[in-house]
Amino acid sequence: MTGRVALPVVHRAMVASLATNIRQGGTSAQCWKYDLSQDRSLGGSVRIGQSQGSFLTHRSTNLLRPAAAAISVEQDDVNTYLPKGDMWSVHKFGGTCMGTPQRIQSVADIVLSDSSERKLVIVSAMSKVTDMMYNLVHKAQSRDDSYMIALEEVFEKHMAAAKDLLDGEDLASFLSQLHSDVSSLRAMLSAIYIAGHATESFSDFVVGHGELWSAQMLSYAIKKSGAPCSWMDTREVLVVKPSGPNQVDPDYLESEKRLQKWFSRQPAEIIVATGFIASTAENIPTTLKRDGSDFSAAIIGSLVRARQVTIWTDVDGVFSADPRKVSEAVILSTLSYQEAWEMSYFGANVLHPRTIIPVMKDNIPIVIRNMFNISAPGTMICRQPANDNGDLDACVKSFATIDNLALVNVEGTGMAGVPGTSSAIFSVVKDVGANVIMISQASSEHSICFAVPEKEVAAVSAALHVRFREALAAGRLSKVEVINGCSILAVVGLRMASTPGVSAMLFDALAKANINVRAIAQGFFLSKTTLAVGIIGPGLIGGTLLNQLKDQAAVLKENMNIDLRVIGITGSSTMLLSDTGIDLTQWKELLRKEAEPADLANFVRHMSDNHVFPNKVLVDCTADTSVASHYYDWLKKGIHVITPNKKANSGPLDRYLKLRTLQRASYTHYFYEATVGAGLPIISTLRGLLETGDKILRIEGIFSGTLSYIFNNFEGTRTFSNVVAEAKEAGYTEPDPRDDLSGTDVARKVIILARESGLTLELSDIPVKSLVPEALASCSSADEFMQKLPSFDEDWAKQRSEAEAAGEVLRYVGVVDAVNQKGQVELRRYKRDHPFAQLSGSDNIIAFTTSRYKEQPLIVRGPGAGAEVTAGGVFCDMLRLASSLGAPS
Ligand SMILES: NC(=O)c1ccc[n+]([C@@H]2O[C@H](COP(=O)([O-])OP(=O)(O)OC[C@H]3O[C@@H](n4cnc5c(N)ncnc54)[C@H](O)[C@@H]3O)[C@@H](O)[C@H]2O)c1
Ligand SMILES: N[C@@H](CCO)C(=O)O
Ligand code: NA
Repeated sequence: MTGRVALPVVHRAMVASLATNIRQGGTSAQCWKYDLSQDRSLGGSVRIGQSQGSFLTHRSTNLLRPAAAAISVEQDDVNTYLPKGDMWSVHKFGGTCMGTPQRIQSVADIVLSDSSERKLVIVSAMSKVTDMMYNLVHKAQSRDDSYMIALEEVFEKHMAAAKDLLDGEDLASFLSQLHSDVSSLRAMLSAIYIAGHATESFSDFVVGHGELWSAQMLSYAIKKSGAPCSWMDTREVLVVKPSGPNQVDPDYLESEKRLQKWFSRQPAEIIVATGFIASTAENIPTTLKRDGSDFSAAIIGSLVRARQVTIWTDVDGVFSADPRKVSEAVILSTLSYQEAWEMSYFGANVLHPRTIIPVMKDNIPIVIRNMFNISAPGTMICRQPANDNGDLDACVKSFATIDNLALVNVEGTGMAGVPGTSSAIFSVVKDVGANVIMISQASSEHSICFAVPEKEVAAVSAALHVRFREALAAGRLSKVEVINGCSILAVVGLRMASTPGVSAMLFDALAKANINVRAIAQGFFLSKTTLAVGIIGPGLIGGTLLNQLKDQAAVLKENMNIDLRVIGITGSSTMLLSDTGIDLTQWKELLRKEAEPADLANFVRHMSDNHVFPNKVLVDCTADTSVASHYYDWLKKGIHVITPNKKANSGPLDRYLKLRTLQRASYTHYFYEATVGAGLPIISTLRGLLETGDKILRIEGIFSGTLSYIFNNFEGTRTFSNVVAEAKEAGYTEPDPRDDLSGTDVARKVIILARESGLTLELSDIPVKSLVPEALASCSSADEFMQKLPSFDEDWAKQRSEAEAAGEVLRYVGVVDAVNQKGQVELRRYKRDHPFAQLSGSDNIIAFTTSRYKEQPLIVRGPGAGAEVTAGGVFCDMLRLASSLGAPS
């Protein structure tokens, strides 16, 4: 009889009696020939023939329960008795999960809460135990008799854990096993001590005890709850053979046979198995070497065709990038096998690539979960993740990096079309034992480039020079070149290969981050435009800017995908550094309490050494000439510069031209809107005119907020010195108000606009009318100047009343005369109805007369000084930068 038959549903209690019937020759079961190979619920691979038909099942739970007692199992027929397929779920718990008796209990609870019909649980040794065991071997073979004390510690540790976790008979039998194991270990170690040497299998024998004990403890802990559970010494089952240094391959056929045999003897619903250990085909204990317990779980998962293998650990899953480097790294919900493979190859801490192989062939998903945060769903690694939604971002799953690499570039025309060159190169590399991480070959076949760890490159290069000495001498090879200091950035995503535009996006991001790509092999920041910010000069403007950043950061992140991270603040005496971002709600306090002595070179190094953020900007909020003299170097380092400081753009012409040339030739930006008219759009308006082909004829205006305020308010009610003090108090003046009163500040702005318009003028080309009384020009400080200023109030009162008598007002104006290629700065008198006479507060007014705006000039007017508007202008430049780096605008 063939085909699907309904097996009788029997309860556990009935199994024995039915089994007895069978043994007694009852006929009920003997005629069954049940082909389960098509039964999905049973995993599709169990075939039961008539000859071995003594077979019972607990249909309600789909348990295939071999009536072991009744059947004598033929080696070749054991196939019958191991159920396989969806009813199995495999769990693996690492050393940390098994670290304490409490944790072992939590592991037991997790296992019990899994409602799968059958569970196979792979465990590592309790944390640190494997190291303790290796140390025993090491001590014994180096004839250090403290191995005995160390062995005692191992014993104590497990005894204490067991006493915490177990009681009664379970505790007694575990302890008796522990005692007996420790005695054999003592004998083994003493043999090693005497020999002064441990063979690999001796060592593996000793080390494997950690897993034997942890598995037994867990199985007792599970049994305590009444669940049927037995423990498995995987050395009885898992057969492996060496496949390379520190690497083994499983013998699936033999392991499966042995598993079936084991299972036929102990068919429990829950099996706790030892991870890491195995045996050779000759039954000699061995281990899975570096692939460890994850590998055990994957192999056993494959042997039983498990529904799923869950690897329990202490993180929520696999991150999209190293969270220490990329703060917006997220836990990936799914990954394909290939993606996980690529990621782990490129250094991400996922799973050892080999771990994935056993489950891949049967499409068994691996789920990585956090045993300390059960509510987190974890990351599922499976064949084809379901949640791919087709957009560009989603097709890139993750980023991984390998640092400290060197590229070796072998180049020459003699390579093209010459078979065997690349195999010759790589056999040389193999001979020196170097590990090739990535290979890329020019399509012209003129060069082969590969990456090896930096510490291995000298040997590789030397060996290549020896091997190719003749080719190099004959010119068939032109060079063997080494490029140190490289990193590989791996961008991983299964659908990348089939999605147009991904590589463009990647290379664009790299270019914007000023990263030079040396080699590419098919194998950034997509989510947010992240900008690391360094603030120099947290005075009035810098401090206000920091507060504005603090208030707006969340909105920018949420609405515009821009993440501005201040990673450094330096004043003239102290500086505050952070790798990931300073808490701006308390920057002042931190700068007071946690700062270190200011050092601009170190500050800049902190910025450029930061590899967490690809885009960096230094914001110079000082009025310092020496700070401004560094912009060129910073841009050269790929650090963007933003400033309200006028010193660089109004400094020596040759330096200015060099700076602008560099800026234009690079992807590094330099913005300085707030240098003229504070937050008013002056520079951007001018650029807009020029870039669209308009021609500047004349720019004329009131460029000083301070002087505007002074003359707007010096109307006979207060003294001149009082009004100056008000302007200073209001934050309109330069740190030294003489820079304003002397006309220098206005002259600087005229120079900035003139140069922006293409004129090549020096500051000294602009004659200024200084309002600083000659006698006060030499005051040693701004304070002294302010103190002495009142003695000149009378002179000023006189000037003002003369103008008033003529129906005029005083205004300090600047002019860029593009037609005659010159600039002017003057104190002029204007009629009361002139637009320049209508201003109030710190207003600036700037009139652009151009080819297009000829009859009526384009006029920009508004407050041209003050903390909020100026910081706002600087902030605006930061967003302009973010936007040119790819942020939405
Ligand atoms: N106040 C305004 O309305 C306004 C408008 C436009 C532009 N600006 C420009 O903004 C800049 C700052 O002006 P402010 O009013 O904030 O001045 P401020 O004196 O209040 O602040 C300057 C800060 O820079 C610090 N500093 C000076 N030299 C330094 C150095 N070498 N390294 C590190 N820190 C240093 C000072 O200690 C101070 O904290 C100036 O260049 C000014 O021209 C100001
Ligand atoms: N001190 C400057 C600040 C703006 O550059 C002014 O008064 O205009
Ligand atoms: Na401006």
